[in-house]
Parts: sequence; C-alpha cells; structure tokens
Amino acid sequence: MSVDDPVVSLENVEVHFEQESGFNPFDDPETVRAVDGVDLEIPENDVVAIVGESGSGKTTIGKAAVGLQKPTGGSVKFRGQDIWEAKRRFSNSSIPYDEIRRSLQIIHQDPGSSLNPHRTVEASLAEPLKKHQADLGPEDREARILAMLDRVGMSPPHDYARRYPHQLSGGEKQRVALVRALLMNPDLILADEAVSALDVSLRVEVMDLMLDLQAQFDTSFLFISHDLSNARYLAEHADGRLGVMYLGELVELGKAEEVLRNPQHPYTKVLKWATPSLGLEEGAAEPPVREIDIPDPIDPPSGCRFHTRCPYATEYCRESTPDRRSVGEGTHRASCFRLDVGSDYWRSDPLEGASLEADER
Ligand SMILES: Nc1ncnc2c1ncn2[C@@H]1O[C@H](COP(=O)(O)OP(=O)(O)OP(=O)(O)O)[C@@H](O)[C@H]1O
Repeated sequence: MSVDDPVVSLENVEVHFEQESGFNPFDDPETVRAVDGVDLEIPENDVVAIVGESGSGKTTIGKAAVGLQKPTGGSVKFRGQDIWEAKRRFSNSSIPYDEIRRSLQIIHQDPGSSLNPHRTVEASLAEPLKKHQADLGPEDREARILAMLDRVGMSPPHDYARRYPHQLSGGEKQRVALVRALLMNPDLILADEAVSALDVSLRVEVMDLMLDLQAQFDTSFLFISHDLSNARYLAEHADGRLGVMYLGELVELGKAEEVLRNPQHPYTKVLKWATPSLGLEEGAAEPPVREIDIPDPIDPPSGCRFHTRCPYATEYCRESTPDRRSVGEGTHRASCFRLDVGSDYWRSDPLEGASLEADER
C-alpha cells in the first residue's frame, strides 16, 4: 500500500451470474454477463458518475467497486490491497478487511430499506458507530450524530434524532443515509440511484448536499444513475468524470464536460440524444441507432457489443472487439474503432443500414 494508490482500482473486472435457463431445472444454467473487462481507478477526492440503460451493469460494477459483489474475474483493490484477499484474511493483507468495509460506504436508491422501521434515527445511526468506533462513549457518540444531522440540514437535530423512519420524508431518509455513511469517515461513497426515487424538485437539493459534503470531507463518490442529466449535474459540478456503460462494458470515460461536448462512442451520442434536457444542442428527430432494442446480456453481440445498433458499424465491428483508446491529451477514453485512423474498420464493409460517414444523425 502506498499513499499514491487510488482509493479503489478495478482491473479487467468481470462479473458473470449463473441463472437457471427456464422451466426445465435440468438445463444448463445461463450466464448473464453483467460486467466484462472494466478498468476504473478512483483516486482520493474524486467523483465519477456512471450512466447507462437499465441492465447495463451499473449497479453490479458499483457493488464490485465497494467490495459488495465478488468479481468472477479481474481484481478490485482498496489502496493497493486486493479486497477479496483481505476478506479471506490472508496473513499478508496490508489493510484489515474491517477497515476496508468502513472506508467504502453505500447509499441506496430506497433509503428506507436500510433503516430499521422500529428504531429511531439516533439508534440506527449509533449502531455502526458502536461497531467501528468502539472507543467513543455514549455522549460523544450522540454529539457526533447530532452535529452530522445538523450538518445535512436536519434541524433541530434533537427532534430528528428521536423520529422513526415513517416520520421522515423521502429526502430526509436519504439525508439520514448520507449521515450514516459519513459517520464512518469513508474514503468512497457509492450512491446508487440515490436521487432517482426523489421528487424532481428535491433531486438537485440532495445532489447539492452531496457535492457540498464531498468537498468538505474529501470523500470520493461513485454516483450511479440511469439519468444522464443527474449524472452530468453531479460530475460537472464536482469537476469529475463521466463513465458510460453499455451491456456490461465501460465504453467511454472522461471529464464529464469533455465527454458530453465531444462524445466519441456512438452509444454516448445516443444517450445524449435521448436527454434533450441537457440543452447541449438541437438534436436530430430520429435516434442515432439502427436498432432500438437492446440485446440480451445473456448472449451479448460478438465483437463490439454496440454493432447491432450502431449507425457506423462494419463487418469488422462484428468480428473484433475495440480497445479503449485515448481521445486527445487528457483522460478521455472510448472504445471505438473509429478513433484509430489505421484500423481495418475503415476498409471493411458497412453493415446493413450503416454507413462510415459521420453524418451526426
Ligand atoms: N444476482 C444476480 N443474479 C443474476 N443476474 C443478475 C444479478 N444481479 C444482476 N443481474 C443481471 O445483470 C445485469 C446487470 O444488472 P445491473 O443491476 O447491474 O444493471 P443496472 O445497469 O444497474 O440496471 P438497473 O438500472 O435496471 O438497476 C442484468 O441483466 C441483471 O438482470
């Protein structure tokens, strides 16, 4: 472990699930390729927002990043220590697993589900503190809880501390979930669709609170959303990165502002087209795809997984898998043959309905 190690690094991470294939229990199980070949580093004080359609593997990659989902391939490290080796209590583990668990926190889409309906807010918040900061006395514990409730705008904190979950609004429950995560003094918080269930008017408020807390506590955030406008709001305000998932792969990643201004993966262009509220430019009337339907992650397309829908796909895209390539000088990367002027892609025949011409449809 070194101070320069990223908080979390994912290397070639793969998560495949076996599921029963149908009505016949004797059939071989099918493999859902939820995540394939994902590389991602999250340094300290960093914000990454991941977007993608439902089923693209966002939740799975988020859970893998915070050690809640074991990868079936590749590695997930916390400050250089393999999380799953630490969990198996390898004698040479440089960071104890409990320390890793404390450092990687999660806030869910439905904050109510993580609060015990029979316990007051204070009792729910005291529980993890007792476990991870056993040296704190009851008075210090209470003082810390009240100060943090106040910090997230739940004022007067004594009043909120005594309430039960059913006495809180959705936004207040999400604030309690944030407090619970922050009380652990985490290095990374996974916020999985954390604002999706809130009223539109409340979303910006809760995202502003996250941004404020992120800056104050220097906590890194991995924010997951199916909604590009929310992901953009959070990532751009934090000067963070935006990642785009498609059928289990991270197809584009870079500074949010740069990815949206100059998207390179044709799928990122589709997401941008589908989110007119971004107000980035006049969109075309038709979506920039040949096929609307998303293929099944049980049997993803060969080669580039987007080739069945891509308006620029050629035979080569059907056969070969593109590597992630740099776009310009910065950290912006995308997986598309079109970024390589020397690629055989350019000499290959377009698939039916596709064209090599970049006619920004
Ligand atoms: N425990 C599991 N067992 C079997 N399949 C799973 C499991 N968890 C996820 N999957 C499958 O893996 C794929 C990716 O799921 P995941 O929840 O990561 O996607 P997502 O992008 O977060 O979607 P959503 O926004 O709908 O939650 C889906 O096809 C899903 O059905």
